[in-house]
Amino acid sequence: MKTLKLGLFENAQTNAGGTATWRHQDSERHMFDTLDYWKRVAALCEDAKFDFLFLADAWGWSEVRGTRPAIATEESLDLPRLDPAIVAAALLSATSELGLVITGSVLVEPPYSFARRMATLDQLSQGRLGWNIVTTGTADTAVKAFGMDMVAHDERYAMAEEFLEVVYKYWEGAWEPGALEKDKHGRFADPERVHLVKHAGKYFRSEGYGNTAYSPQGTPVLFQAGASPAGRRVAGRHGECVFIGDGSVEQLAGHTSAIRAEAVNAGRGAGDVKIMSALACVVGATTSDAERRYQRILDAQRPEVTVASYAMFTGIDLSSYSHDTPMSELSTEISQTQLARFADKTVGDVLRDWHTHGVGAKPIVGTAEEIADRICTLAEGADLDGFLLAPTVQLASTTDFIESVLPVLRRRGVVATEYRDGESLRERLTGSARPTLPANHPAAGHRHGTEAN
Ligand SMILES: Cc1cc2nc3c(=O)[nH]c(=O)nc-3n(C[C@H](O)[C@H](OP(=O)(O)O)[C@H](O)CO)c2cc1C
Repeated sequence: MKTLKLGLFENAQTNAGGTATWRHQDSERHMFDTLDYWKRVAALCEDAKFDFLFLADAWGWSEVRGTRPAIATEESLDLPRLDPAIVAAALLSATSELGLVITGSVLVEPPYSFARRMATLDQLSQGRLGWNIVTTGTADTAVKAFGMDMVAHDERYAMAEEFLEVVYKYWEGAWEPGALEKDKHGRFADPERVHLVKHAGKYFRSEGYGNTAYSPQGTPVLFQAGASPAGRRVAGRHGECVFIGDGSVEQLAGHTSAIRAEAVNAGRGAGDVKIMSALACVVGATTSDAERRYQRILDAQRPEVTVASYAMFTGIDLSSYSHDTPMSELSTEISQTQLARFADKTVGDVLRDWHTHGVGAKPIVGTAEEIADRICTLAEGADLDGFLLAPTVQLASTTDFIESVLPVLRRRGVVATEYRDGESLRERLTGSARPTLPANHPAAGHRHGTEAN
């Protein structure tokens, strides 16, 4: 079996993924707006040799029938949150090995400023940065805050393709690697290796020199998560690591083969895309102890959050439909993953269950051995390259996993015990022989000079 990659799925806000577990006695997530919280999260991950800390993100908020429900504020379903790029920056000096993967939207800011911010983080982290490419869940509300018109779902992915082309031009084609000489007896940089970038497209125009020189990875490691058909195509063409939601072996196997097929369609190799599934688990000394712990997590939540929470991800007001309405009759221009996954359910089913797991599936509940068994079955049966641990109650869930399940996985030889395979996030995560993207990736086509391949 492959050596599994591990990341921690986090959000810079009190709740995660549509559930509201912040009231749980062990939850410390209400301290998300303190640096100390994040330093403790990062230390846990690095001490456990996790490959990366992943920060999801959105800009918008929940709205039902045009207004933001009071319960969204009472339960902090959507707001407030922090900026993941700044959280990552704050963790640079507190970490030395851990990858930092942050979610960034292609919808709400120009590629030029985004390119500088990400290259700065890759430079200062010495090549540990990843970017989760999103077209913006909560787009329907986020666009209002940015004074923009709404952009339909698939058009946002068309924008993503062009946004990627522009940032590739700045990351890979503006400053050649080695352009900087920093020679006090000579010159600081070679003007022959600095290039003017020009882009005039349907969504973006930019003409200029890169603010930042070539960073250790050139382009941050590219993550993608949207599981809609349009999202899948972007994953196949650009994604190096694709994050899929949790589910049965059969469901996950279907996702992984579809994503690998998209990569092959795009002229890449099926193995060029590493695929990681969300993993939520509740571990106990015995199966019944784990079930009791899980029940306490459910008891800490309020089912009343469901309508507001689901509307944040999809813009759909479930309360306006009769319970027997098939979910397959509904549509969304927001997160199509969070609608498609309920294709065989009714509105009543989602109203009943959503608050327990939100965007995730039912956690794996059991002893460390039982959870490790399930992890190995999923990884082998669905051709997975790793898992993104989605804690149910933070930091307790992460601590439980590290103290109980990780040792079992290590004893079975399925996860690494040390950081190895190079210095950069890309080398470690993808097995690349170099910190920069391979020649068969579309970004490489924007390089100049000797680095062009
Ligand atoms: C496991 C996981 C995590 C995701 N995390 C985010 C996120 O943090 N922010 C976001 O805007 N969109 C996230 N998405 C993508 C959304 O579902 C959605 O893509 P799609 O499902 O419609 O293709 C886009 O936001 C739409 O603009 C995630 C998708 C999955 C499957």
